[in-house]
Amino acid sequence: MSTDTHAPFEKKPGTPGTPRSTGELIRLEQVTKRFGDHTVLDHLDFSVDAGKHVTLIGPSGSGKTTILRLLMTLLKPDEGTITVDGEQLFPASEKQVREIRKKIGMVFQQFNLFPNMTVLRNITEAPVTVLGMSKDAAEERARELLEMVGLTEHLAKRPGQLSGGQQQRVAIARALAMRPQVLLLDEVTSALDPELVAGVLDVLRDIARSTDITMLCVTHEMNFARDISDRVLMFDQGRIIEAGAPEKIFSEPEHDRTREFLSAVL
Ligand SMILES: Nc1ncnc2c1ncn2[C@@H]1O[C@H](COP(=O)(O)OP(=O)(O)OP(=O)(O)O)[C@@H](O)[C@H]1O
Repeated sequence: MSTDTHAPFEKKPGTPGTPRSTGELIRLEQVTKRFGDHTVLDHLDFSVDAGKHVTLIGPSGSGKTTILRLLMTLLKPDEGTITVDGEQLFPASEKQVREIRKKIGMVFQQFNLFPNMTVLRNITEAPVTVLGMSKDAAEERARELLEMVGLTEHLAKRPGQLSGGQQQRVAIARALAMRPQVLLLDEVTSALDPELVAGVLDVLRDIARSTDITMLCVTHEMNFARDISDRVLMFDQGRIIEAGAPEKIFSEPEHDRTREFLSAVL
Protein backbone atom coordinates (compact mmCIF):
# COMPACT_ATOMS: atom_id res chain seq x y z
CA MET A 1 0.00 0.00 0.00
CA SER A 2 1.23 3.47 -0.76
CA THR A 3 2.41 5.69 2.05
CA ASP A 4 0.68 8.54 0.28
CA THR A 5 -2.81 7.57 1.38
CA HIS A 6 -3.75 11.17 2.15
CA ALA A 7 -3.38 12.51 -1.36
CA PRO A 8 -6.90 13.19 -2.65
CA PHE A 9 -5.96 12.15 -6.16
CA GLU A 10 -2.88 11.50 -8.19
CA LYS A 11 -0.98 14.44 -9.54
CA LYS A 12 0.41 14.36 -13.02
CA PRO A 13 2.98 11.60 -13.59
CA GLY A 14 6.22 12.28 -11.79
CA THR A 15 4.56 13.00 -8.46
CA PRO A 16 4.96 10.18 -5.94
CA GLY A 17 1.74 8.32 -5.22
CA THR A 18 -0.06 5.04 -5.69
CA PRO A 19 1.13 3.41 -8.91
CA ARG A 20 -1.51 3.91 -11.56
CA SER A 21 -2.16 1.72 -14.54
CA THR A 22 -0.73 2.77 -17.83
CA GLY A 23 -1.87 1.87 -21.31
CA GLU A 24 -5.40 0.85 -22.02
CA LEU A 25 -7.77 1.23 -19.07
CA ILE A 26 -11.19 0.69 -20.65
CA ARG A 27 -12.03 -1.46 -23.65
CA LEU A 28 -15.36 -2.22 -25.24
CA GLU A 29 -15.38 -4.87 -27.95
CA GLN A 30 -18.38 -5.50 -30.14
CA VAL A 31 -20.72 -4.39 -27.37
CA THR A 32 -24.40 -4.60 -28.17
CA LYS A 33 -27.19 -3.54 -25.84
CA ARG A 34 -30.86 -3.92 -26.61
CA PHE A 35 -33.97 -2.85 -24.76
CA GLY A 36 -36.64 -5.12 -26.19
CA ASP A 37 -36.23 -4.87 -29.94
CA HIS A 38 -34.56 -1.46 -29.70
CA THR A 39 -30.81 -1.80 -30.31
CA VAL A 40 -29.29 0.98 -28.28
CA LEU A 41 -25.62 0.05 -28.77
CA ASP A 42 -24.70 -1.74 -31.93
CA HIS A 43 -21.46 -3.76 -31.96
CA LEU A 44 -19.55 -0.92 -30.40
CA ASP A 45 -15.74 -0.88 -30.17
CA PHE A 46 -13.65 1.68 -28.40
CA SER A 47 -10.97 2.03 -25.79
CA VAL A 48 -9.71 4.67 -23.41
CA ASP A 49 -6.06 4.89 -22.36
CA ALA A 50 -5.10 5.65 -18.78
CA GLY A 51 -4.91 9.35 -18.05
CA LYS A 52 -6.84 10.38 -21.16
CA HIS A 53 -10.04 12.41 -21.24
CA VAL A 54 -12.59 11.10 -23.70
CA THR A 55 -15.91 12.80 -24.33
CA LEU A 56 -19.00 11.23 -25.83
CA ILE A 57 -21.22 13.58 -27.79
CA GLY A 58 -24.24 13.00 -29.96
CA PRO A 59 -28.00 13.35 -30.16
CA SER A 60 -30.33 12.44 -27.34
CA GLY A 61 -30.99 8.71 -27.25
CA SER A 62 -27.84 7.75 -29.16
CA GLY A 63 -26.64 5.48 -26.33
CA LYS A 64 -24.04 7.58 -24.52
CA THR A 65 -25.38 7.17 -20.98
CA THR A 66 -25.93 3.46 -21.59
CA ILE A 67 -22.16 3.06 -21.99
CA LEU A 68 -21.49 4.63 -18.60
CA ARG A 69 -24.20 2.47 -17.02
CA LEU A 70 -22.61 -0.66 -18.49
CA LEU A 71 -19.24 0.35 -17.07
CA MET A 72 -20.86 0.84 -13.68
CA THR A 73 -22.40 -2.66 -14.02
CA LEU A 74 -25.85 -1.10 -13.64
CA LEU A 75 -26.67 -2.80 -16.96
CA LYS A 76 -25.38 -5.91 -18.72
CA PRO A 77 -24.49 -6.04 -22.41
CA ASP A 78 -26.35 -8.51 -24.62
CA GLU A 79 -23.19 -9.20 -26.61
CA GLY A 80 -19.54 -8.25 -26.51
CA THR A 81 -16.91 -7.78 -23.84
CA ILE A 82 -16.03 -4.90 -21.55
CA THR A 83 -12.72 -4.76 -19.70
CA VAL A 84 -11.52 -2.29 -17.10
CA ASP A 85 -7.82 -2.31 -16.29
CA GLY A 86 -7.51 -5.71 -17.96
CA GLU A 87 -10.35 -7.31 -15.96
CA GLN A 88 -13.42 -8.50 -17.78
CA LEU A 89 -16.69 -7.15 -16.33
CA PHE A 90 -19.14 -9.71 -17.72
CA PRO A 91 -18.98 -12.43 -16.59
CA ALA A 92 -17.26 -11.68 -13.31
CA SER A 93 -17.77 -12.80 -9.74
CA GLU A 94 -19.34 -10.37 -7.27
CA LYS A 95 -15.94 -9.99 -5.64
CA GLN A 96 -14.29 -9.17 -8.98
CA VAL A 97 -17.01 -6.66 -9.78
CA ARG A 98 -16.55 -4.99 -6.38
CA GLU A 99 -12.82 -4.68 -7.03
CA ILE A 100 -13.35 -3.23 -10.49
CA ARG A 101 -15.99 -0.83 -9.20
CA LYS A 102 -13.46 0.59 -6.74
CA LYS A 103 -11.46 1.79 -9.71
CA ILE A 104 -14.42 3.71 -11.11
CA GLY A 105 -15.97 6.89 -9.77
CA MET A 106 -19.16 8.27 -11.21
CA VAL A 107 -20.92 11.59 -11.02
CA PHE A 108 -24.51 11.66 -12.22
CA GLN A 109 -26.83 14.38 -13.40
CA GLN A 110 -28.60 14.16 -10.03
CA PHE A 111 -26.20 14.55 -7.15
CA ASN A 112 -27.44 11.55 -5.10
CA LEU A 113 -25.92 12.83 -1.86
CA PHE A 114 -27.04 11.44 1.49
CA PRO A 115 -29.43 14.17 2.67
CA ASN A 116 -29.06 13.48 6.39
CA MET A 117 -25.27 13.44 6.46
CA THR A 118 -23.03 16.48 6.59
CA VAL A 119 -21.01 17.36 3.52
CA LEU A 120 -17.88 16.00 5.22
CA ARG A 121 -19.55 12.70 6.12
CA ASN A 122 -20.91 12.33 2.58
CA ILE A 123 -17.30 12.33 1.41
CA THR A 124 -15.76 10.17 4.15
CA GLU A 125 -18.48 7.50 4.31
CA ALA A 126 -17.37 5.25 1.45
CA PRO A 127 -13.61 5.50 2.04
CA VAL A 128 -14.21 4.38 5.64
CA THR A 129 -16.82 1.69 5.00
CA VAL A 130 -15.68 0.38 1.61
CA LEU A 131 -11.92 0.99 1.63
CA GLY A 132 -11.47 0.53 5.38
CA MET A 133 -9.66 3.83 5.70
CA SER A 134 -9.33 5.32 9.19
CA LYS A 135 -11.79 8.12 9.98
CA ASP A 136 -8.94 10.59 10.50
CA ALA A 137 -7.29 9.78 7.17
CA ALA A 138 -10.64 9.94 5.36
CA GLU A 139 -11.39 13.33 6.92
CA GLU A 140 -8.00 14.69 6.00
CA ARG A 141 -8.51 13.62 2.40
CA ALA A 142 -12.07 14.99 2.38
CA ARG A 143 -10.83 18.38 3.60
CA GLU A 144 -8.26 18.50 0.79
CA LEU A 145 -10.93 17.62 -1.73
CA LEU A 146 -13.33 20.19 -0.32
CA GLU A 147 -10.63 22.81 -0.69
CA MET A 148 -10.12 21.73 -4.28
CA VAL A 149 -13.83 22.12 -5.09
CA GLY A 150 -14.04 25.39 -3.12
CA LEU A 151 -16.37 24.25 -0.35
CA THR A 152 -14.22 24.15 2.77
CA GLU A 153 -16.51 26.48 4.70
CA HIS A 154 -19.55 24.27 4.01
CA LEU A 155 -18.26 20.99 5.38
CA ALA A 156 -20.60 20.89 8.38
CA LYS A 157 -23.75 21.65 6.36
CA ARG A 158 -26.32 19.20 5.04
CA PRO A 159 -26.71 18.95 1.22
CA GLY A 160 -30.12 20.65 1.41
CA GLN A 161 -28.44 23.81 2.64
CA LEU A 162 -26.31 24.06 -0.51
CA SER A 163 -27.04 25.20 -4.06
CA GLY A 164 -27.28 22.59 -6.81
CA GLY A 165 -23.85 23.60 -8.09
CA GLN A 166 -22.35 23.23 -4.64
CA GLN A 167 -24.02 19.85 -4.20
CA GLN A 168 -22.58 18.69 -7.49
CA ARG A 169 -19.12 19.81 -6.39
CA VAL A 170 -19.60 17.72 -3.23
CA ALA A 171 -20.57 14.77 -5.44
CA ILE A 172 -17.36 15.24 -7.45
CA ALA A 173 -15.31 15.34 -4.23
CA ARG A 174 -17.11 12.24 -3.02
CA ALA A 175 -16.28 10.34 -6.19
CA LEU A 176 -12.62 11.38 -5.98
CA ALA A 177 -12.39 10.40 -2.30
CA MET A 178 -12.36 6.75 -3.41
CA ARG A 179 -9.31 7.59 -5.49
CA PRO A 180 -10.70 5.96 -8.60
CA GLN A 181 -8.59 5.44 -11.70
CA VAL A 182 -11.40 6.61 -13.92
CA LEU A 183 -14.09 9.21 -13.43
CA LEU A 184 -17.33 8.78 -15.36
CA LEU A 185 -19.26 12.00 -15.77
CA ASP A 186 -22.83 11.77 -16.97
CA GLU A 187 -24.21 15.16 -17.98
CA VAL A 188 -23.20 16.52 -14.61
CA THR A 189 -24.45 20.04 -15.27
CA SER A 190 -27.74 19.21 -16.99
CA ALA A 191 -29.84 19.57 -13.84
CA LEU A 192 -28.26 22.86 -12.78
CA ASP A 193 -29.51 26.40 -13.11
CA PRO A 194 -27.46 28.07 -15.86
CA GLU A 195 -25.60 30.40 -13.51
CA LEU A 196 -24.25 27.40 -11.55
CA VAL A 197 -22.88 25.48 -14.52
CA ALA A 198 -19.60 27.38 -14.94
CA GLY A 199 -18.46 26.75 -11.36
CA VAL A 200 -18.87 22.99 -11.73
CA LEU A 201 -17.17 22.91 -15.12
CA ASP A 202 -14.26 24.99 -13.79
CA VAL A 203 -13.73 22.43 -11.03
CA LEU A 204 -13.70 19.62 -13.60
CA ARG A 205 -11.32 21.54 -15.86
CA ASP A 206 -9.00 21.93 -12.90
CA ILE A 207 -9.19 18.20 -12.12
CA ALA A 208 -8.53 17.34 -15.76
CA ARG A 209 -5.52 19.65 -15.84
CA SER A 210 -3.93 18.89 -12.50
CA THR A 211 -4.47 15.14 -11.98
CA ASP A 212 -3.75 12.02 -13.96
CA ILE A 213 -7.27 10.65 -13.60
CA THR A 214 -8.86 9.10 -16.67
CA MET A 215 -12.16 10.73 -17.63
CA LEU A 216 -15.02 9.42 -19.70
CA CYS A 217 -17.54 12.14 -20.02
CA VAL A 218 -21.01 12.52 -21.52
CA THR A 219 -21.82 16.18 -21.94
CA HIS A 220 -23.86 18.64 -23.95
CA GLU A 221 -21.39 21.41 -22.99
CA MET A 222 -19.38 21.58 -26.19
CA ASN A 223 -16.92 24.25 -25.04
CA PHE A 224 -16.11 22.15 -22.02
CA ALA A 225 -15.68 19.08 -24.24
CA ARG A 226 -13.34 21.06 -26.48
CA ASP A 227 -11.29 22.24 -23.47
CA ILE A 228 -10.76 18.99 -21.62
CA SER A 229 -10.86 16.23 -24.23
CA ASP A 230 -8.00 14.34 -25.74
CA ARG A 231 -10.51 12.60 -27.95
CA VAL A 232 -14.16 13.16 -28.83
CA LEU A 233 -16.44 10.33 -29.96
CA MET A 234 -19.53 11.31 -31.94
CA PHE A 235 -22.41 8.87 -31.45
CA ASP A 236 -25.43 8.30 -33.59
CA GLN A 237 -27.90 5.48 -33.14
CA GLY A 238 -25.63 3.36 -30.97
CA ARG A 239 -22.56 3.65 -33.16
CA ILE A 240 -19.52 5.89 -33.22
CA ILE A 241 -19.75 7.68 -36.50
CA GLU A 242 -16.73 9.91 -36.06
CA ALA A 243 -13.86 10.15 -33.58
CA GLY A 244 -10.87 12.40 -33.21
CA ALA A 245 -9.15 15.26 -31.47
CA PRO A 246 -11.54 18.03 -30.41
CA GLU A 247 -9.99 20.52 -32.84
CA LYS A 248 -10.84 18.19 -35.69
CA ILE A 249 -14.34 17.18 -34.59
CA PHE A 250 -15.44 20.70 -33.73
CA SER A 251 -13.67 22.56 -36.55
CA GLU A 252 -13.61 20.10 -39.44
CA PRO A 253 -16.23 17.41 -38.87
CA GLU A 254 -16.31 14.91 -41.71
CA HIS A 255 -19.70 13.37 -41.21
CA ASP A 256 -22.96 15.13 -42.17
CA ARG A 257 -24.62 13.97 -38.96
CA THR A 258 -21.78 15.48 -36.90
CA ARG A 259 -22.13 18.79 -38.75
CA GLU A 260 -25.90 18.79 -38.23
CA PHE A 261 -25.55 17.94 -34.55
CA LEU A 262 -22.91 20.59 -33.91
CA SER A 263 -24.80 23.29 -35.77
CA ALA A 264 -27.82 22.54 -33.58
CA VAL A 265 -25.95 22.68 -30.29
CA LEU A 266 -23.16 25.21 -30.79
N1 LIG B 1 -33.83 0.95 -18.95
C1 LIG B 1 -34.25 1.23 -20.20
N2 LIG B 1 -35.30 0.60 -20.74
C2 LIG B 1 -35.69 0.86 -22.02
N3 LIG B 1 -35.07 1.75 -22.82
C3 LIG B 1 -34.01 2.41 -22.33
C4 LIG B 1 -33.54 2.20 -21.00
N4 LIG B 1 -32.46 2.99 -20.79
C5 LIG B 1 -32.27 3.67 -21.94
N5 LIG B 1 -33.20 3.33 -22.85
C6 LIG B 1 -33.29 3.85 -24.24
O1 LIG B 1 -32.03 3.68 -24.83
C7 LIG B 1 -31.74 4.77 -25.70
C8 LIG B 1 -30.39 5.32 -25.38
O2 LIG B 1 -30.44 5.94 -24.12
P1 LIG B 1 -29.20 6.73 -23.50
O3 LIG B 1 -29.67 7.29 -22.20
O4 LIG B 1 -28.01 5.86 -23.50
O5 LIG B 1 -29.01 7.88 -24.58
P2 LIG B 1 -28.12 9.19 -24.51
O6 LIG B 1 -27.36 9.25 -25.77
O7 LIG B 1 -27.34 9.21 -23.23
O8 LIG B 1 -29.23 10.31 -24.50
P3 LIG B 1 -29.30 11.72 -23.71
O9 LIG B 1 -28.27 12.60 -24.35
O10 LIG B 1 -30.69 12.19 -23.94
O11 LIG B 1 -29.03 11.42 -22.26
C9 LIG B 1 -32.88 5.75 -25.56
O12 LIG B 1 -33.76 5.56 -26.65
C10 LIG B 1 -33.54 5.35 -24.27
O13 LIG B 1 -34.90 5.64 -24.28
